[in-house]
Amino acid sequence: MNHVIRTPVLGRVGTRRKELMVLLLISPDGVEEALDCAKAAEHLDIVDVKKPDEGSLGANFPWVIREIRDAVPADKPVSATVGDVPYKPGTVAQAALGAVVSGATYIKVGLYGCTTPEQGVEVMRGVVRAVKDHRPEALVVASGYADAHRIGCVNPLALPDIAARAGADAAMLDTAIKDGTRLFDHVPPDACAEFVRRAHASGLLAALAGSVKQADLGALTRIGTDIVGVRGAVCAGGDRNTGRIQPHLVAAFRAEMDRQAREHAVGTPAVN
Ligand SMILES: O=C[C@H](O)COP(=O)(O)O
Repeated sequence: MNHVIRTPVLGRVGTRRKELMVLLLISPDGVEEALDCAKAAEHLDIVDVKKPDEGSLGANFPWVIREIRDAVPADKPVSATVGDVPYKPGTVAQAALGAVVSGATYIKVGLYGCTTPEQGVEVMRGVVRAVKDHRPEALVVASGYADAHRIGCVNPLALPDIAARAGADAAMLDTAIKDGTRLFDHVPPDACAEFVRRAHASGLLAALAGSVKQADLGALTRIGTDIVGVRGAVCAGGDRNTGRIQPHLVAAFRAEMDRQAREHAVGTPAVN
């Protein structure tokens, strides 16, 4: 199984066998919260720029991405969401180029308006070309929604295949509707494990998010998730909308991730 290692020199991640590290991606909603992330920089791996009031993967302004890139330590990759996108490959490719030009090196696309895998592949192929023509080392993340059945978009378990066929680097799940329901309410741990298995079988990173709580970290670690994305769990009061990201909650979340990784390592036979 592939697990992620940090490669801070490159400012991105790669994969290597036998490592047991899960990367923590935190999503601030603007420059002020990104500065709070910077205070907790030692505890997180990726700063993910989004605009939550424009949707689960709402896109922020190019100048906000640039300001956040300038505000967080240089060894922390900045991710940017391109939005909960429609099935409009040209529009989305152009938006993705905007994100990478603005300094993001993870480009996340929420395939909200895609109802078939073929539509998802078409959108993601445009994104991959737009991003990699400009910055070949940038990572492209194809994101689906664990609660796809509520919004009528492509099945979550189709994401690894969509990402692989499009030449993307990672497959991700988040929740579209932030109403307190969580990733595992919609895609139970065994189905998430299948998602991760499919992603790894295609050489992709597997990222999981969706109102993830500390209590979910044991399962997320056991199934081999490479990246865990959170916002609500590290905001004051656990509220992703009214609460702000708290550096001490980021530290506590990371501590639990590390504890789970250690426990999992103890329970996993050594591989030579
Ligand atoms: O990419 C990660 C998302 O921002 C997760 O947000 P959430 O934990 O509030 O669902």
